[in-house]
Amino acid sequence: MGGITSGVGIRAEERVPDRADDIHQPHSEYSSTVHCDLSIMSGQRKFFVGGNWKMNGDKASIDGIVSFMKGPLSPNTEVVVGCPQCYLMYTRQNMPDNVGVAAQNCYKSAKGAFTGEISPGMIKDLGCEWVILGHSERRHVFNEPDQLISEKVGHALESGMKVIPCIGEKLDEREGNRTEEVVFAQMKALLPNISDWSRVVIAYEPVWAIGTGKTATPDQAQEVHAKLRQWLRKNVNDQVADSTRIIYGGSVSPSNCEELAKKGDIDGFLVGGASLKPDFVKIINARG
Ligand SMILES: O=C[C@H](O)COP(=O)(O)O
Repeated sequence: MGGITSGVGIRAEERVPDRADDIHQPHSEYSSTVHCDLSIMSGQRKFFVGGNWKMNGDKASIDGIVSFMKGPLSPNTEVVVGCPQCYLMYTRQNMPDNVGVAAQNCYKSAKGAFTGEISPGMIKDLGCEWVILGHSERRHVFNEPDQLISEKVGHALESGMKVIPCIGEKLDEREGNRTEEVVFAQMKALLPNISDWSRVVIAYEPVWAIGTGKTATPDQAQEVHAKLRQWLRKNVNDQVADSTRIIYGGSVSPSNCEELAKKGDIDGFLVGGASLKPDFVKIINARG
């Protein structure tokens, strides 16, 4: 298997096979504004868009987000917002029912002497189903290692939650042609603790693209997503490879989302800054 290219001169990407039922799937009213390459879209995976508010917001600004999240949102997209822990209940109580709510972190145990931490059970108790784990800011600002992230993922799944584990390479790793090695190692660390792939959405977020305005090009993102799907096929099975959503994060915006969404292995987005603004709805509706 060849390495992932570091920058310009991306070689031809490996695509999932064409599917006749993809071409003939019904279109919503949103489809008229989005020109997708249907020949490479998978009909098996529902488009997924998460908004990660990070450490932003207060009750007043959440009220504003709730207003624009009334949409209309494409029924073809699963939508989740990740809010600060202290606003989980407020957000769940106010957000429309068709929008899931995620915590941005949780611990690997159900309870105990872990000051400052929260458990998956507590998140569920507030009516929230999702948790984002291993975000690059957890990995690189708070020094969370692969093993801890994997254990958190395992415990969250055992607790019945749906999980968005995040992976991605740093700039020096991409420039050193180590992208594939890094993301595969992150996936390998997760694997022993993933008991139910149907409740997992993998977020590929190159660290160099997060909050920088430097989005991976659609070809760069597609190339890594296709490699990750191949990795799932080899290390898990065909069913998991075909059905697991792999979403892209890193400076996704209303202006680049439609081109990214045309790629066959990009099953949605994890959006930071742009999820705080009304145009987030355009990103949610990027594939129609
Ligand atoms: O979780 C989201 C990512 O960190 C992307 O953030 P960003 O869209 O602000 O670049």
